[in-house]
Amino acid sequence: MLTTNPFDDDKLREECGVFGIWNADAAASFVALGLHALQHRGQEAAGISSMDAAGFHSHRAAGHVAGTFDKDEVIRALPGRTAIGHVRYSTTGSSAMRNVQPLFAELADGGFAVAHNGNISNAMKLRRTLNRRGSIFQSTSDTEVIIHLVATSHHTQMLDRIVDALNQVEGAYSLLMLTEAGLIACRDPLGIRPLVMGRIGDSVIFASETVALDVIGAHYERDVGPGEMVLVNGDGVRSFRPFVSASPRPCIFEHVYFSRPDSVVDGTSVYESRKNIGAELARESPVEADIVVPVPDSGVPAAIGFSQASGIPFELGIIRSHYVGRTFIQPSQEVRHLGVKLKHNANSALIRGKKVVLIDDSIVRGTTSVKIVQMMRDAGAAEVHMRIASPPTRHSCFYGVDTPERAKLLAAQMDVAAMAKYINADSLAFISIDGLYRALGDSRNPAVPQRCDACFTGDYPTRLTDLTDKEMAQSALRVVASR
Ligand SMILES: O=P(O)(O)OC[C@H]1O[C@H](OP(=O)(O)OP(=O)(O)O)[C@H](O)[C@@H]1O
Ligand SMILES: NC(=O)CC[C@H](N)C(=O)O
Ligand code: SF4
Ligand SMILES: [Mg+2]
Repeated sequence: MLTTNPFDDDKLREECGVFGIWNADAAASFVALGLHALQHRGQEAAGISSMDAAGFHSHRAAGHVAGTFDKDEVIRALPGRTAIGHVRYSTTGSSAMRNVQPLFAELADGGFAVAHNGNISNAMKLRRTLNRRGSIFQSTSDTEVIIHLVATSHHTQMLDRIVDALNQVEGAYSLLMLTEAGLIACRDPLGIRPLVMGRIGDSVIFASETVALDVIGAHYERDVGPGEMVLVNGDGVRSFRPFVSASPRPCIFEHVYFSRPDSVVDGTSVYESRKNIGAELARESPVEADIVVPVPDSGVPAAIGFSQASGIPFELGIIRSHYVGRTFIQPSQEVRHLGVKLKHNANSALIRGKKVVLIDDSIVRGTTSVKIVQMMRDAGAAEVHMRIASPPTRHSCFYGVDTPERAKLLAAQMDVAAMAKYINADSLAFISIDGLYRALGDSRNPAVPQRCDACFTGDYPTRLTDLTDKEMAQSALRVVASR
């Protein structure tokens, strides 16, 4: 089969990061630094495309940014004052080299390089139509659909062609596109995935997170707004709002887990958000304990908030090795189990005889919680309670985060009491969805939630055409089978 269906892929990877710069000496070296700061968003592969008077130059490779883009000869082969880059976790299409971004094509009006964070929820349907019309795909990535839609658009101007293409696409996209018309940044009408704009001197920068601006000493100017397209070229910076406007639905999970705590997402410090979530969790689900212990790394800020609100001392009861990647994103169940053991170790001298409240940001498959609770018991904890800084993850993401299919999500299989038993905790509680919004300074509007929270609520903000198609196919099969 040509296309990997994201909906029956049980690998839990993560998302992607994009970085682009206009008008800088050795633009590619800035992109390499920016991508390095976004490495947590995607560790499968990285790529940079640059543009100079001679044309487009690209280098893409599997693995981390350092290791590929730390070599002078690689950066020297990417000349030009403008460049875009990408770190990838695949959500549609395998991790094969042909799917590594930026994707590039020579279109009728010149080169076109694109870097995409997000996922197109009607990519397979569009692809089938494009295939029938004669498009020949080079990859199995959803992102390539955008290239073919731009290539086959009847409009004459590049911006119009891109708008025409994106009007046919549903789902999530924060895009950077390098074209002869200039550097173009665009965020889907709901602003599901983040995208910010910054400056350093006369250079304009776009990045998934503000941390990538910090790392090169650039200052944050503003978010690229939901549904906004920004064109940067020799004429300056121009902003367009070409899409039908909609109520924004930025991803709430960016605050819970994905973004780095030193980033500012949707105008809010992620560190502050996480501390507030921890404090709200302590108010909603208090527990009598001697120490608050974070599950490192991403549980740390929420645990600080929990400790401050409850008055229970914060202690580092689990030490993590920094030489192991995120378990959330390892490709097989065996590696994930091994990863958890390699990654965390109990600080036994501290834990022995204590009533411990563990704080983590989320439970996905439950792999981490099972191991960590057992680790606390083996270290002699008197009681082990677990508090989770997000509601139960009951639904899959179709917007650029590779969560497993529903059947593999622990919270989709059992209720909280059964989960507590499964992970062998003395008690388990999750923050409520309203509590999560409160911690972020909002009150959830159930009619039109202010954010995408679909993995907790099942309230998806767009159509999920490819999923619906699949369900239809399955139900047709069932009918055939029952005859
Ligand atoms: O229930 P599970 O399937 O185990 O997944 C959930 C865990 O995965 C993530 O951590 P991860 O170890 O990936 O990364 P982190 O170091 O950034 O917390 C998350 O923070 C939870 O701890
Ligand atoms: N996680 C992402 O944002 C992935 C982008 C794109 N859907 C891909 O699979 O390459
Ligand atoms: S489904 Fe969850 S992870 Fe995906 S965009 Fe929505 S809130 Fe974010
Ligand atoms: Mg974790």
